[in-house]
Amino acid sequence: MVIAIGSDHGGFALKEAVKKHLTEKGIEVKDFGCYSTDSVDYAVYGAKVAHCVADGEAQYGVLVCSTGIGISMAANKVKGIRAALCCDMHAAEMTRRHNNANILCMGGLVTDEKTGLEIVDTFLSFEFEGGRHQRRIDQIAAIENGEL
Ligand SMILES: O=C(CO)[C@H](O)[C@H](O)COP(=O)(O)O
Repeated sequence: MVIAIGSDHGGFALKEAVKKHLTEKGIEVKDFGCYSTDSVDYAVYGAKVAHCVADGEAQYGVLVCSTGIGISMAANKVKGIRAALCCDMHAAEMTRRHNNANILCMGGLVTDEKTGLEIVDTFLSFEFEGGRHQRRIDQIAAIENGEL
């Protein structure tokens, strides 16, 4: 499994913790930055990770900004991306089971490291259930294609 990760300055610390955690579990991580707490723009990093996932170069992505909001908005502009902002393990489980989310977003000023790593592990532990949920995913894709 390959996981693409990225953050702005507000998510840098949690993104680094996620990188260490996943690497220690033997998961390959592609880190698209940022690489310090110097101020940067979250849309740039959201786009890098989203394109990597959309192109199939990573199975999932993890993105972090201060709130998780802006970077999820940016990632969701890329076709094929379903980026979900999760603040707890229940949301992380449900967005995999029902939404087939392919990018997990978190807020570095919202979610502490311990909780953030639990959210990541939960997100990676659940599979999409398909069925009626596939119809709804297809409707999201139809919006992207201007059909709905
Ligand atoms: O959470 C974010 C976007 O949703 C950003 O991390 C936040 O807006 C950055 O703000 P600042 O430049 O004041 O650190």
